[in-house]
Amino acid sequence: MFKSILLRFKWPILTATFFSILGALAGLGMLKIITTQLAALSESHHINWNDFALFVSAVLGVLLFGLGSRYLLAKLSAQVVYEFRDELARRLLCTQYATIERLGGHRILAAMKTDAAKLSDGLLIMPGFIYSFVTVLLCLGYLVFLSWQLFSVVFVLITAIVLLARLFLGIGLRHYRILRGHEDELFDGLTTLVNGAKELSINAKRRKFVYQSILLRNFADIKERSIKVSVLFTMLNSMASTLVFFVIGVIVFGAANYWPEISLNTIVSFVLTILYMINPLESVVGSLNQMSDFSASYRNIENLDLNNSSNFAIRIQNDANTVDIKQWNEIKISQLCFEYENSGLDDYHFSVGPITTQLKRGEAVYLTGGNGSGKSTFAKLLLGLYQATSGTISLDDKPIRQVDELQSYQGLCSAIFSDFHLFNHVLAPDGELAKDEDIVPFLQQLEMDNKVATHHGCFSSTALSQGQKKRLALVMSYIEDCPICLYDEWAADQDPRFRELFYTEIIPQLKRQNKLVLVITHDDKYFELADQLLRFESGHLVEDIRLSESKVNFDPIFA
Ligand SMILES: Nc1ncnc2c1ncn2[C@@H]1O[C@H](COP(=O)(O)OP(=O)(O)OP(=O)(O)O)[C@@H](O)[C@H]1O
Repeated sequence: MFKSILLRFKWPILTATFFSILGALAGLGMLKIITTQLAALSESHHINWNDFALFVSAVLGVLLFGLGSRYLLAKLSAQVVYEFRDELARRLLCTQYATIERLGGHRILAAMKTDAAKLSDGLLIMPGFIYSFVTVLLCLGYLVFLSWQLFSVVFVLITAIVLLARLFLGIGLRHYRILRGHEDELFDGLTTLVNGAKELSINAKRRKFVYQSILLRNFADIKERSIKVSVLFTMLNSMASTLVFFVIGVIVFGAANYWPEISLNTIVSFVLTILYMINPLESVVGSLNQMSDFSASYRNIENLDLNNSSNFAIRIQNDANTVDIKQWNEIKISQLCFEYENSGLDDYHFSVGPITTQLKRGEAVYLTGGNGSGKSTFAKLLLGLYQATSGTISLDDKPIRQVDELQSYQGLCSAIFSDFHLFNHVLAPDGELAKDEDIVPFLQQLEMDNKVATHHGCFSSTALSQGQKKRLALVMSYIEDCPICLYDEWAADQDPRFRELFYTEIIPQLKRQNKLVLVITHDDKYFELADQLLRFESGHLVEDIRLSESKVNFDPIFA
């Protein structure tokens, strides 16, 4: 993902690198003029105004080319960070729900917060890094030009620094990867702390266990690793700068003994160039630390195995634009099977199916069965959240197979899962924010108008009881106006009056609108109101009953 983004920006990168080269050349020119002037001082104390003008031009060159290159690279970094975030969001939106579920929310959140931030930081140090790197390379070139004998000493020592840096980098990277694993655990622990706040507040033993055995252990691991990583890079940094002074010493002492033919002027130029190189060299070595962080985060994001974003256009398209499947009468399910990759226990994989049945539009289908019998799994399979291992789902006789068909099919569905997320914006069928005047009647009918107001299609608050949140989710489902509605234990959190209202008025009303209403329920008191009853046991459909057609006709007060 990252390489493709960088490749697209190769011209700005090359231009900025060219500017860096010009800046570094101007810097070397400035050095050359200073050393020439130093040599001239021994003969005359008069200022050569031409040389001075050249010197000022060189200083201006350093300033302007340096600024130009950093400006270009900083702009580029910001753009690459933007594109990277966009690409990550697109990938996440294109990734199947089953993959997200398998990866685990805490890992994705940690990657989005920690890794994306580190990648951005890494990109933002790029301008400085590239500029410094180019300067160091040109300085080295200039040192060869000044004296290859002295450079050979520098070369040996620099090779030693590079080998040492590689060794340290390898160790550092290994520690970084382990550190990232601990950071994922930290995220998981902190999420538990927030999500389990109620339980932890009243249970001192659990509080102690979570704090001591999970959090503290994790904090200690992170501390230990972080110390190792920062000691490694601090050592590398200070060794690099100390070695530079060692190099200068070796040159000054060695030149007198071994290369008496090398002039003082050359030695002074050599030493000045090395001194000039220290800052960029330190910056390059310092950046290596962040680069390791960058590279560990990059691998971590790539390892998440999110889908590539090539079908993003399809994913964000309105269903009406893809395949027209407005006219249909029933969903035909044939030999549908699914198996979880991992059900928690290593040797146990829960599976559903094979399931064969028909679900008719304009009817209420109740899905029932004991806890863990596979009702919700079947519902997710039916809505295309899980990919069937075999079998087909067809609208009338048209199987749903292609991505765009699935997209259109999912566009027909509106669902409230038992662990639903309540968005605060209400969308109309056209995908735009719904009009307040369309929302208010439903709020009134579900007795939520005294709790929540709407403003430009958004709820004023979602800090509500679970039952109230479900009513708002139902308001949204009504406004979305989809022909297939799935409600997973919606009534479980409702008071008896609303539960009754749900089964006897809301569902019949939806049926009258020719919708297929799928209701996952344990409320056997209302089973007789279903048109079809599907009973699950250990992932198998053990009963598929079409109930009597002579239904009670309730008065539509929820119109
Ligand atoms: N994300 C998952 N990964 C692996 N296995 C899972 C996952 N979710 C559920 N399962 C397995 O599927 C089984 C059925 O779960 P499902 O949620 O479909 O049951 P259910 O009939 O809806 O139960 P309940 O009435 O308790 O909501 C579980 O017992 C579990 O073994």
